[in-house]
Amino acid sequence: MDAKQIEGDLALDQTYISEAEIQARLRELAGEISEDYDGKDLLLVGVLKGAVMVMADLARALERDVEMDWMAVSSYGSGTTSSGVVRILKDLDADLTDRHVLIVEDIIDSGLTLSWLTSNLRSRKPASVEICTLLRKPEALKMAVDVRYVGFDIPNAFVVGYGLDYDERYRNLRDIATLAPHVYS
Ligand SMILES: O=P(O)(O)OC[C@H]1O[C@H](OP(=O)(O)OP(=O)(O)O)[C@H](O)[C@@H]1O
Ligand code: HPA
Ligand SMILES: [Mg+2]
Repeated sequence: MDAKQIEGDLALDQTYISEAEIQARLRELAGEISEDYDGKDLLLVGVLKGAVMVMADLARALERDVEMDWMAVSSYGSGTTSSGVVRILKDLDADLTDRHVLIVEDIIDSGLTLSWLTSNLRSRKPASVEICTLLRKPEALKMAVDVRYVGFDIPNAFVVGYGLDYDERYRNLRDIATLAPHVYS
């Protein structure tokens, strides 16, 4: 689904980051990651469900073999603000001992999910834990999160598309769009 197919959907404001911009940036990040992890094994940990698209495209942009595993945590439910309570809905299959772990995320908003998740994964004795996120909202941060790879810093507006949902909708939009404020204010 692309932005044209949802033109007229009053819940969406405008395309904010196009499919082409997303793909170009992911290729750049993949280049950096390939270089930084040269000679090391690499385990990508995707955070369900939002990171599915980023994981699929980033992993395929890497010119090397990687392992992929998934974790499901939830802090948002159906609203547009974080509840602050993080729950594990599905844990990893992989044992992280001595592994180089790269968490792949769609967005860091308040930072609560990722700050909780990195300390959880670090307690499993990995060789390293770093974060790659497509989007980050610097103005919304409530918890400092040390992020190695950031696609785009964006202002503090609710965005959907490319995996990001509002009440489970719009994840299959190929671009990233802003949600019209009347929908949630
Ligand atoms: O920095 P934070 O304020 O913690 O927000 C970021 C998190 O919120 C979203 O997940 P959500 O809980 O909505 O689950 P989903 O990926 O299934 O949509 C997003 O995918 C991040 O994981
Ligand atoms: O802006 C957002 N959009 C969708 N999901 C999110 N989860 C945290 N922030 C966002
Ligand atoms: Mg969500």
